[in-house]
Amino acid sequence: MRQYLDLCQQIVDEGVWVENERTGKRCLTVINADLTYDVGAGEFPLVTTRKSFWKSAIAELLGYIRGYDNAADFRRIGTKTWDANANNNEAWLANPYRKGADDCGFIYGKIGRNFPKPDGGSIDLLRKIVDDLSKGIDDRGEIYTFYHPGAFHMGCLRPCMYSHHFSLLGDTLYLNSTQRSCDVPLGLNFNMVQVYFFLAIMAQITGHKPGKAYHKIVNAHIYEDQLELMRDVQLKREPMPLPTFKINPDIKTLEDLETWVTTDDFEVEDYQHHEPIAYPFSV
Ligand SMILES: Nc1nc(=O)c2c([nH]1)NC[C@@H]1CN(c3ccc(C(=O)N[C@@H](CCC(=O)O)C(=O)O)cc3)CN21
Ligand SMILES: O=c1ccn([C@H]2C[C@H](O)[C@@H](COP(=O)(O)O)O2)c(=O)[nH]1
Repeated sequence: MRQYLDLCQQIVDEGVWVENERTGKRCLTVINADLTYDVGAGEFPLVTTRKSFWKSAIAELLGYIRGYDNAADFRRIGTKTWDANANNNEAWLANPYRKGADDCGFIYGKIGRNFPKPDGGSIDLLRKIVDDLSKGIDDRGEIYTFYHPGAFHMGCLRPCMYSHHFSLLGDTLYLNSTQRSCDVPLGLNFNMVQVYFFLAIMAQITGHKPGKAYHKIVNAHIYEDQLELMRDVQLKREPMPLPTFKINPDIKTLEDLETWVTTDDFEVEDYQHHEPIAYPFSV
């Protein structure tokens, strides 16, 4: 939590204004941030200086695990986060690859679970990682990536947190996640939860202890219409003690995550937080 607030303060103090053509807004920007979450020690990085809708963040990652490409599927498991990008962005609405209402196109898990091979067919990257880790194998390339520049024109948004690299040291599992672009007030609030959750759930279904998760962010920004709320409201609040995160122990396989698991299989206990803040969202 301190790391998050320090990054927010650093952007306010040292950020540089950058014009963003896609959204038509300016962003106060810093380059490079490294956050670490000790998942083994149960340090769940939930923001306390405003109410965080953590179930929505878990639902989004569950959708990336399942390979969803439709905002209606994301809504059914508990998050509306893809509604705007699927249905309110002019460039995507005019894109011939868009298959109709709620279609997001070739994004995130849809890419990672069906990564196209240049010689035909595709690879399910997550299945391979789960199979390897379950057998105690780390081939130094256990990477769930969504980054495919040759397919950017077929999706509503390029992936932001685009790579999750798992590593085994003995029976402890580690994760390095990389994010190219980060909306710190809105996106990071969710992305921290997702990185923690991804390591915790992968450790559980592959039979290992979770270690640390390392979260690298390249371009970290605050949009111009979010700055006042961040500087004058959220950063004026004192953080509260961190809550704890619990996962249903009956979740044992990738198939469980793909079929019956819902956000009710996860619990946050002792979540103390300040009032919600409604940050503007840029499509
Ligand atoms: N500009 C932008 N920022 C993002 O963070 C972002 C995108 N676009 N596009 C793709 C996804 C969608 N994400 C989103 C979308 C909406 C919220 C959001 O509105 N959050 C509110 C309410 C959440 C809720 O009620 O479920 C919040 O207060 O956190 C957060 C992340 C993250 N990503
Ligand atoms: O998980 C996510 C997804 C998206 N974002 C933010 C980062 C940017 O503000 C926008 C994407 O815009 P680009 O022009 O494609 O960089 O969405 C996030 O923070 N976390």
